[in-house]
Amino acid sequence: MVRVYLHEVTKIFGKNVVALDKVELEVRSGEFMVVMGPSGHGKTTLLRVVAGLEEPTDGEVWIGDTLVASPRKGIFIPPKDRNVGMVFQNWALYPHMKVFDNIAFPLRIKKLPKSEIEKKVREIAEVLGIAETLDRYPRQLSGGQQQRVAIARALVKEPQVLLMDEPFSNLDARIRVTARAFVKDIQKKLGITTILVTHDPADALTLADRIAVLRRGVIQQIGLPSEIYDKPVNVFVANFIGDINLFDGSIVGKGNEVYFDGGDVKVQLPQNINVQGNGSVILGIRPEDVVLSKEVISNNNDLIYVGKGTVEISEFAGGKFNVMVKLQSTEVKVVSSTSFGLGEPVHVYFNSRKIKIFDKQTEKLLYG
Ligand SMILES: Nc1ncnc2c1ncn2[C@@H]1O[C@H](COP(=O)(O)OP(=O)(O)OP(=O)(O)O)[C@@H](O)[C@H]1O
Repeated sequence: MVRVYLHEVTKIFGKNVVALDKVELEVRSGEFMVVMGPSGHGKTTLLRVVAGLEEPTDGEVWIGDTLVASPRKGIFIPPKDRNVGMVFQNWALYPHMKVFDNIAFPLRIKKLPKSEIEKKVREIAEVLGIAETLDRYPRQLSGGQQQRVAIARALVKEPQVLLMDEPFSNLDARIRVTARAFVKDIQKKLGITTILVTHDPADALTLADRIAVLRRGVIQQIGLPSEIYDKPVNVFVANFIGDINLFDGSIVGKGNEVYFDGGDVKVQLPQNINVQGNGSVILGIRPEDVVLSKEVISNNNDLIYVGKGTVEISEFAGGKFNVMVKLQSTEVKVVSSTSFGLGEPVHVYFNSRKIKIFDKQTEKLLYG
């Protein structure tokens, strides 16, 4: 297997649409890298640059030890010579071809002997559990099966790198869970270096060895799923990877008495935080890190008291409850393991180990 390395890759469309801005990304050999970001922020462009479907404006793209694109050095290796398999967002199956012929297509282009094509197609169809569909047309398959055909077609030529563009977006929520598990399993079984792009945090958190977060063509953070979730470098990443309560306020006090003061939400902080400018910050706390209690909790050092609120909404969400608590004029989202009645008064606590403080101006993580 090979590593994929993008070195300061920039892609500008037309005069000034900067789709990728000095992207520095190393995908290790055999790694499952998930690149996530909102729609239109450069994810597809990044994949197309690796596949060779798009030429970068600047920078270098390496696949293994081969420099496959470098405008400065006048190097551009076309897609067919890159040994890369790609699964497109809409799967792009040929509707008039049976499954067998869809999968065989890349091998026919390579002009492999008929017997070899037959063998390879049957082998990969077996691995992906679609051997019994080879005689059917794509329209005669379920969404999940169609996706497997698209993956089989990408894998049949034994590429060194697998690229997947939002491969689950055409599947309904229930099938998506199975499809994710399947993709992860295949990737690990084959040990193929993989880049998958998605706007769905659930894809990223469940599939990735590491996640890269892209915003307006700029990589914000690269890290383990747990790092991205627990130690997001800025408000954008924190917000994008999962639900989070964000409160505007400032840091007040000093020594052992440092507080975040956000008006309705005032909490003592475990340590002094170095804030620039006028001390304006944003406090972030994920809903599962807020604790509600009917009684005062006095025996837990990790919990910081925030105040007394009232339950506004409490929804059962299968094994947990999504609760909204009103703290004077502020609302706090909570994921709770117990249910609360509407209008019920509750004491609100934050888990001090999970509090994040961001600089208001730069939105960068200061503490957390
Ligand atoms: N061929 C093109 N010509 C001009 N602009 C383009 C072209 N392809 C992409 N862009 C622009 O580049 C930016 C990044 O697009 P890209 O498709 O990479 O985003 P994305 O994150 O994959 O979005 P989505 O999730 O909607 O597919 C967008 O502003 C888009 O309009």
